Amino acid sequence: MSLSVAGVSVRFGSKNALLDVDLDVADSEVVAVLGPSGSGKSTLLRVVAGLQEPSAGRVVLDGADVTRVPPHRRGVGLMFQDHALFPHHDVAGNIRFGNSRVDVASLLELVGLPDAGSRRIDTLSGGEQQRVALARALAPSPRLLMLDEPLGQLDRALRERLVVELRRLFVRLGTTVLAVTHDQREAFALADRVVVMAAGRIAQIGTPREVWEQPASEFVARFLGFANVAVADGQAATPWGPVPAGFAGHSLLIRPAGVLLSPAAGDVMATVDVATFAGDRVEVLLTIPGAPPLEAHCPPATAPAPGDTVSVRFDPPQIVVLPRESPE
Ligand SMILES: Nc1ncnc2c1ncn2[C@@H]1O[C@H](COP(=O)(O)OP(=O)(O)OP(=O)(O)O)[C@@H](O)[C@H]1O
Repeated sequence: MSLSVAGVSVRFGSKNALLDVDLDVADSEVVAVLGPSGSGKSTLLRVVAGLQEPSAGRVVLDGADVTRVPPHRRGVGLMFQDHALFPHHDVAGNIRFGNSRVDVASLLELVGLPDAGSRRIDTLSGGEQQRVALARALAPSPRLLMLDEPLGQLDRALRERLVVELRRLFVRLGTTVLAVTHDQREAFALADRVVVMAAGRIAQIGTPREVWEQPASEFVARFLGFANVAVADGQAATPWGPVPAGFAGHSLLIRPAGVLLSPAAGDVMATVDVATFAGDRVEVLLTIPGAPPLEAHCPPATAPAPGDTVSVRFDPPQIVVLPRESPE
């Protein structure tokens, strides 16, 4: 099922939870909505599901305007963060709830819990409950499935495993998916495209790689966790030292892997504040007098230690020019 959200706004009193949002999702596409708390992710999902009436705009499913169609007639499935399972009922009863004619056994097979039908919900682990909730959301065979923080409460290892399984499942079923998450790794692993929201608007839409490689704004770069964001002045000077002349006057993201450190003296000297081992790299936080902290990623074999003094230079291919923020 294809989805088109056109010019959707939602107002709560004087506040815009969504403002003029346009989003097109193709049939069988998996789209993840990312953004800080309060940016409007859940509101967008609720509008598509029909649980929240928009103040303006339209929701179109497979070419039909459903803006005024009640939720149960939209043919969409919803899975919420808190699972909303009945703890004292068994797994099969939960999946059958509201879907009396479904094939519980094949749904349980699908989510990898083939023998769990007679178990009580409150005897299942968090990850198992998540799978039951997914089986229940899939029970009516929705052509558009909406997930609100589908793996929200699980530990990281389980999430990383489940997200791969989810992606495989959606590809196999050909379900169109709109998923809300605040975890960018989850969004990147799950989705064909990601939508980054900021204060009720869409800040960027693109494939995970596009968004990662070319954030559309300083906001998106910072949201993705990049701290080395600054403007180079007319002489191509940043708070952390010079960059090549071609970057003069631009807002820049300097990727941490492009911050090159050397024990030899250089034009810009920094002190290592923190060095965190992260497996294939060491994440280093540097202090340069008068500048905000600078982040560097170093190969473990050559990484400096806290208290070391190092010289800093930048690898030009790792410098990204950020478009200017559009004025409000
Ligand atoms: N029923 C409501 N009444 C008033 N304000 C609301 C209502 N629902 C949401 N809001 C406000 O609208 C904004 C967007 O909320 P929304 O729940 O969509 O954000 P979110 O991005 O999903 O946040 P989170 O990640 O914290 O769940 C917030 O400022 C929120 O306080």
